[in-house]
Amino acid sequence: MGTLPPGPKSLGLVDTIRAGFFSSEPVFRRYAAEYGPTFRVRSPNGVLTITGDPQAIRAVYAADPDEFDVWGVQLTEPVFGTSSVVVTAGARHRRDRRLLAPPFNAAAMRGYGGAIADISLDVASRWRPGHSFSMLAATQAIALDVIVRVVFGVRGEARVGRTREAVLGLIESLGRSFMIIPALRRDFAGFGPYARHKRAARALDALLFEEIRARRAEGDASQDILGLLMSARHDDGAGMSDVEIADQLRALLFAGHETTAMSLGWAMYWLHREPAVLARLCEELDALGPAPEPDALASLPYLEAVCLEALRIHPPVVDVARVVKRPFQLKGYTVPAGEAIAASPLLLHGREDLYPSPQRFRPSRFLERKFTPFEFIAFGGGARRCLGAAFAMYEMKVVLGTILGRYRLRLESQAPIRHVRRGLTMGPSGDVAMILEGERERASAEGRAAAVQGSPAEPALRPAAPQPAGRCPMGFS
Ligand code: HEM
Repeated sequence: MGTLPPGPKSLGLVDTIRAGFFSSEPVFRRYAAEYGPTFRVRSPNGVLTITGDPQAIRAVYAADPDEFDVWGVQLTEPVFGTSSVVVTAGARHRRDRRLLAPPFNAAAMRGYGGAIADISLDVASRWRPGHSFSMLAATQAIALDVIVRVVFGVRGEARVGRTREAVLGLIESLGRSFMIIPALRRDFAGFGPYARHKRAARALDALLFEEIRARRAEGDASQDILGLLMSARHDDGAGMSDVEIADQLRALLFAGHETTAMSLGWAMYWLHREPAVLARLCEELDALGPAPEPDALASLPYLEAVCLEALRIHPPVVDVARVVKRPFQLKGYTVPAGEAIAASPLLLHGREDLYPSPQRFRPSRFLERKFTPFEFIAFGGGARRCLGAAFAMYEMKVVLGTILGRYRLRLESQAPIRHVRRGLTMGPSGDVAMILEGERERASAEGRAAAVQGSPAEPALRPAAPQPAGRCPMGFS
């Protein structure tokens, strides 16, 4: 056998609890400082080699996907099921991706912009000037409505309301106990949390089947994501069954809802902590004039950089690993068959050599240089790279551009917020409480010209402010 990656003998109880329930970031940073950017740990869910080294990450993402199996299928079963694209491997996975890709291509995206902007304005219309509200609750409501209306394609207020309730019921039913300990996935005469979860899953499925049946009966060929899935064809010409479509829809819900909501919450937080960044963004938005088209928002370079920087500094998904089927060579080390490799966005995105002053929110770093797919991995990479990445970026840009083009907001408190584990994802430790100050007056053309000349600079790279204790996971949920 070749050389194993270095690492601690075991994680130990304190680090296991810290990493599993709060954040693996401080734990992994300590190991990276001691053993280098690639190290091997024994977690309660198996042995993992974790790496924040771009060259090692390249080796994983560029390898033949058939070298790997999916990691943690049993752990995520209540969320992703056993047959959705998130958990299949090999030829079945390639087939699923082919079927699911069309709704997420650039042309399809253009059809969703109006709905995303309307949903954003609808949620924002509930804010009252001078009053505090939870920005995180708002971004969760927006992301949920986007899934229900745009991804599931549900129409009509009553149906949207019922589906929204069913989705929330399913999300709330995901008890931590049975997510962490699969042995607790038992019925307990219908009273246990797992039985509640199963009931919630059945309730959502019933609505999804109803929706699919109604669409089939109406001969509806809508261009929303459900419509595109219904018209997708396998190589043999057969369509997806209703059960298959419902499985994939549920997977898209879980993969796309919290992730996008958390990233939007973080973007709002940082924009309002860094006035120069917000000013530069507003200047870019103002240049589009009132009521810009969603596609115009989506093509703004600084807005895009803001989204990328939010995803860099606080990646919401940090638990992705792959199991190697055969011994795998990783930059001079050998990862034994049956063990897992995880590319860590927390370690990679925090590298000083790639992202100077990594703890600063500086969107312009994404305008100053291009990062390779092995240097920015908020959406993972290789054959399993996030299928909804373009959709998520589009949604983030339209939501931020629509709201910030219209409203002036401020944070209720300047107290730092930590990046913590929240179920399957990581996100802000608090609510991101904000106050609506009022509607924005857009800069006049002359004002804009003057502003462009004296364009506000982003914060200079000053010595790092003390970083709040980071939080993150990896391989424990
Ligand atoms: C900011 C938002 C999002 C982030 C940060 C994110 C991140 C990720 C990551 C890290 C992975 C694993 C990639 C890998 O294994 O290398 C993933 C997979 C996936 N994501 Fe996303 N995601 C986001 C939004 C979405 C949305 C909106 C959808 C769809 C509606 C979506 C659908 C998927 C699917 C289907 C997979 C599984 C791909 C596969 O296994 O082949 N994601 N995502």
